[in-house]
Amino acid sequence: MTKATAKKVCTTLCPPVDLSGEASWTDFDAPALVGESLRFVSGEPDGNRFRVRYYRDGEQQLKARIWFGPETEGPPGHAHGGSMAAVFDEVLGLAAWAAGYSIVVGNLNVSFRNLLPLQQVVTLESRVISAEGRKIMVHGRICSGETVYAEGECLCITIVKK
Ligand SMILES: CC(C)(COP(=O)(O)OP(=O)(O)OC[C@H]1O[C@@H](n2cnc3c(N)ncnc32)[C@H](O)[C@@H]1OP(=O)(O)O)[C@@H](O)C(=O)NCCC(=O)NCCS
Ligand SMILES: CCCCCCCC(=O)O
Repeated sequence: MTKATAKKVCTTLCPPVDLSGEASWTDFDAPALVGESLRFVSGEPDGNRFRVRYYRDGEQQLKARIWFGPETEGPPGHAHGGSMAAVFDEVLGLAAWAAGYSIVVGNLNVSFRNLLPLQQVVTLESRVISAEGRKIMVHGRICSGETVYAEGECLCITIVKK
């Protein structure tokens, strides 16, 4: 990509995208639960990096509709692996908070399965797998239809809330 093209990508806002959820999902208000500090991934809902909307499904598990914008680019036309890791970090950690655990992320493993094209709305499905002492295991995947782009396994450790 030329310098001129890169500048254009970074200065022109992309049009709105449809982040609506499935009919059985309910909106999830992340700042109401964890405060406004969680901005790295979800803090610019109209920006060119990530656009994210959170939901709970019928089983109360956290779901996210996510748009990977041009500023998440890694391989040409596709999302940077680190951008997907950042999304897993935020969403799987948030899933543990949404399940009632005050945590930080201790360990995160990500498997990249397919290149994720930019400017496509995908879904992050999460599930709290286990809670043993202070260790809460949350799994998730970034997918669209039958295609799985990446899978994440997140070990969360409970902390004392200050
Ligand atoms: C995670 C953290 C709170 C754990 O520290 P701690 O409170 O002193 O707790 P411990 O080190 O005793 O760990 C608690 C348990 O979790 C396990 N654990 C902690 N980190 C782990 C890791 N990365 N991988 C595997 N197990 C881990 C410990 O083995 C221990 O298990 P045990 O109870 O069976 O012995 C601390 O390492 C930390 O703050 N890390 C930074 C977190 C961070 O910045 N995350 C990103 C932002 S959310
Ligand atoms: C206060 C909510 C914390 C949710 C997990 C954030 C993960 C991280 O910062 O690495």
